[in-house]
Amino acid sequence: MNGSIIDSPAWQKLSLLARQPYDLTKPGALSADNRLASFTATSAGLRLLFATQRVDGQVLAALQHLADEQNLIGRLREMKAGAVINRIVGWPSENRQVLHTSTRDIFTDKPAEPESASRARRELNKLEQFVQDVDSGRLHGAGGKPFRTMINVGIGGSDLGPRAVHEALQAFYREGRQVRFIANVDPDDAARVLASCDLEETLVTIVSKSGSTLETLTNEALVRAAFERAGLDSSRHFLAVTGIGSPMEDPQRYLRSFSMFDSIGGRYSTTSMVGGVSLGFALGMDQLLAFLRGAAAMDAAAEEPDMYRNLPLLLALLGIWNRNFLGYPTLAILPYSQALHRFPAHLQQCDMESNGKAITTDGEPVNVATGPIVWGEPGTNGQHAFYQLLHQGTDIVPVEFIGFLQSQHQQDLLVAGTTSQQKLLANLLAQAVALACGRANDNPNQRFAGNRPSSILVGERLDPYAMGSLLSLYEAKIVFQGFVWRINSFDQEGVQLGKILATDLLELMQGVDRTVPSELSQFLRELER
Ligand SMILES: O=P(O)(O)OC[C@H]1O[C@](O)(CO)[C@@H](O)[C@@H]1O
Repeated sequence: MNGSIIDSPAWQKLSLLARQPYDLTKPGALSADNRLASFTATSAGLRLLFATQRVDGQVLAALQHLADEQNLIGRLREMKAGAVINRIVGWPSENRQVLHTSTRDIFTDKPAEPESASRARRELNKLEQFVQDVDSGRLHGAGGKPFRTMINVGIGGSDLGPRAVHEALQAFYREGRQVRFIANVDPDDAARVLASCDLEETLVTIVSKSGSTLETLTNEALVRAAFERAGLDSSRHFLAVTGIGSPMEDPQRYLRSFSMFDSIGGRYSTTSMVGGVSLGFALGMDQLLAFLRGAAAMDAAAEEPDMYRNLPLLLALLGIWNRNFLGYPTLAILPYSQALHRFPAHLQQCDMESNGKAITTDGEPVNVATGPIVWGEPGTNGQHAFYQLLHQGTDIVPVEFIGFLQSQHQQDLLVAGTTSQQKLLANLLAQAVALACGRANDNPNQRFAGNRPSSILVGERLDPYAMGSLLSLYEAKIVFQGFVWRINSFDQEGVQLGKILATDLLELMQGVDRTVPSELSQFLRELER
């Protein structure tokens, strides 16, 4: 793209409008002009209520103008069709396609990128066969027991997304199945999980796109050792999910292997075999397909040019308004759903590893703020922890609330006249209104300034379809924001330096003659003193 984003007419207009953002604290601000009813949009079973954002009709029109002017939909379509957009022009970079959407572009005869979609179908067919073999008992543990537990060993994108989705969908697990996760190289993580599993009935899925991640390989060795100690042949219990040509492509060591591809980034890989293997095992293929259908439905919505029909675009644009025009550096994602308790952690990686960038795709320094710091915890727990700062702290933190009308388990009770689910939703709404409108008081300590923006995402019930839709919503939101900021949202060079230094230090610890920065060796001596 030519020129700087800040010179674009829509950006200029938004800068002017930001001088006087909508005042949510004035009397009747939320109900004026039918605001609560008209500032909503729906896509793929999810609804966004955004009357509590500091926007008015003019700002929304300018945001839509920004999307059109920057051709965000056209660029998303190019991405889905296989354009090589993971690159920095003129510099060595990954130079890859970005095709995570093709992992669910499997319900149509005309996928956006047919080759990638047919690879996804092939892997799903392999998985279906595997799940059948486990269910029928054709595959069983080395000691003869049926498999009931799966341990997922991976880290970052090979852990966070799948773990968040598993936590979210445990209510839909098949009877007798459980999935556990080991990620940290802290040996206590593995010890705790291993102690809770009967290894004779346990499958272990090693997930690593590169097949060379230190934490994952270390944990693989640790878990294999536990199997050997128990007298079990680990190759009859271990599965691999890895990239083509990775060091883990070794059928001798694994019962079955599944592939992931260069064009799918780790943090966008939950709907590939990275999440698919454990989800298929725990939920069964029908529910896994429902999850993929939800993601596919939101992928389709993400191609709608009108932001009122395109939740990812709308959420992305509201985020741009808060980040770039109102100047807020962080974003809290607060699900009012205990099942989503790991979802903010997944979004932390997905968003911050994607958009924590300071150069454009042309290799030039950016001249606007890029990805916000993303964090969050479920409500209502968070209300009793950090909401004080949200309401009365010196920093303003935009919030994305997530809630559902029905509970997953439908086990609820009237206590003091209301159900728990009603209490949950009442709290969510109350927080959004309190943050927006604030409250005047003569006592300064009991004064709430208000004008603290939020959006509310609502679904009917958190089921596999809704989870797929939610996951895809955030993936596309992050991609749209990266397009606006003109950065490459698909590489992660920033995590390399720390890895290299840690590897150097480990060699030094083994007595290898290694030249490391002097600060590092001094630090090590200090630690060991
Ligand atoms: O799947 P792998 O190759 O083991 O990588 C795990 C994670 O490590 C990272 O490269 C960052 O360290 C992530 O991008 C990735 O999700």
